[in-house]
Amino acid sequence: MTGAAHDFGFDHVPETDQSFENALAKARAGERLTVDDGVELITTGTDREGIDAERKELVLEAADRRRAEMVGDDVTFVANLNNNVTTACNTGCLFCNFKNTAHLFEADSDADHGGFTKTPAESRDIVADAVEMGVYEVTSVSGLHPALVLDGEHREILEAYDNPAAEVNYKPPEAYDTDPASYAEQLSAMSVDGAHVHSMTPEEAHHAKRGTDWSYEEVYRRLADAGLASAPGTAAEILVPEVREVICPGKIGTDEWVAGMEGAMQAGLDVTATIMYGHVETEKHRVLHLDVIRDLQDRYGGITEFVPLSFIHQNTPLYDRGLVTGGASDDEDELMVAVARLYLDNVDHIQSSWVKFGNAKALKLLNCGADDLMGTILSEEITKRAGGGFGEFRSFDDYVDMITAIGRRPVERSTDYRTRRPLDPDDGPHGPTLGPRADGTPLLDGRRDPATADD
Ligand SMILES: C[S@@+](CC[C@H](N)C(=O)[O-])C[C@H]1O[C@@H](n2cnc3c(N)ncnc32)[C@H](O)[C@@H]1O
Ligand SMILES: Nc1c(NC[C@H](O)[C@H](O)[C@H](O)CO)[nH]c(=O)[nH]c1=O
Ligand SMILES: N[C@@H](Cc1ccc(O)cc1)C(=O)O
Ligand code: SF4
Repeated sequence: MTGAAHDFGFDHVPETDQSFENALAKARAGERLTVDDGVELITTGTDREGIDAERKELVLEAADRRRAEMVGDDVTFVANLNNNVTTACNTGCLFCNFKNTAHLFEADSDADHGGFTKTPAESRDIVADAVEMGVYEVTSVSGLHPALVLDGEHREILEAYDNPAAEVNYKPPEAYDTDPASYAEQLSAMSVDGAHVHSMTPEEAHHAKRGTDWSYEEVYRRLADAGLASAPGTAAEILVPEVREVICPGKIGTDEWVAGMEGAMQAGLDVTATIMYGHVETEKHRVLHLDVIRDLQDRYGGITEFVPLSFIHQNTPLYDRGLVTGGASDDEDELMVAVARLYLDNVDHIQSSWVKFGNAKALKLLNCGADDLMGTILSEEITKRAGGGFGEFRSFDDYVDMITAIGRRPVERSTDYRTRRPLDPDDGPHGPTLGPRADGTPLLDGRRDPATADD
């Protein structure tokens, strides 16, 4: 178990008929693992209490070797920014401190909530500045603002309900201080100057189809037409119902999350997949989650990377209410990454998220099965608001220094990993070259100073 402070009476507990040795032998031989195999590896054996240090090293070693066989020694990263549109959200997930209750954003509220809503024009300016600096991708994940709709047709459908606020979580933009407009308008604004827009989690897609009978495929097709290029597989958390009931009872269920991802892939989009672990779940839940992802990838093949997101606990309701005492330990983070690499034999890339782990651990995880070191992001709100303290930006020179320090080759990648550019450590200073306006100038080097720019 992790920092869980209670016995939640879960059905899924880490007990198996498999042995650690058998599971390790299968992992080393590259055989497909069962859930029981995964549980043995991630617990370093259910025959012993706690983590066994020697066995852990064997699991990490097997994962590191598998990583080298599958994708080689390069470490990739992307020149990106985060541009989240709004923090207004009534879903109430207990692990999240990104959101603010939506009524605080209403025009007649004078509450000081510290959150934000951006208009499409503001989003466009933020992304345009970053593209001008050489950024390739914008990652955008947002709260489920009641005024946000897919497009004009969606707004008409929602407005035709007798009581849209109660029936379909819709309130008109006039009710709010700032109008977020529609997803289509936001995506179109963010695709400015050829930026790759990575946005619309299955939870957001669900919000973008509420009150209609549209399929996820149809929704993602409309979003793609508006400028969406790929979708983040967050909102996954732990894809096991008994855990979702505790940490995010207001969120879509496991089957709906899978349906959302399928719809995105049917619409021709690449997606990522994530796990948010280290709270109330057991090791068995983590492996069951990996099984859902592997099965989805077997059927559709569009998952470009898997991102283990270690729970940041400090400012969250789960911690405040005493449901957890902390997040995952270092051992648990290492084993999560390693078992993800070994279990997901059909997903090429495992991301080590420096914003969740910090530099030292993020680098260590590149020797435990991970091969990607996220992106430059420029700003960050989810982890920061939850109490994480690892900063909001890494420059290309930071990346080159860190990756060469562990004896690996730094490679700038596109979001889909299909385009890559190795960086020569001896030929600095380094900057992005893949973005539509990138020419190798270091990021934030003042090619265009956002503070003084007037257009
Ligand atoms: C904040 S939501 C925004 C997008 C959208 N509202 C949704 O839920 O899909 C994006 C993801 O951030 C992650 N997240 C939120 N709070 C976190 C925390 N305290 N620690 C780690 N990850 C967190 C969760 O995995 C969540 O699905
Ligand atoms: N933006 C954050 C990421 N991932 C960033 C990448 O943009 C993305 O995964 C990729 O480019 C798609 O292939 N990961 C985090 O943990 N936190 C972020 O804020
Ligand atoms: N922004 C998310 C993480 C994320 C976004 C996009 C991805 O494809 C993967 C992960 C967070 O910080 O929690
Ligand atoms: S995780 Fe997403 S849906 Fe849940 S409260 Fe936070 S912003 Fe809202």
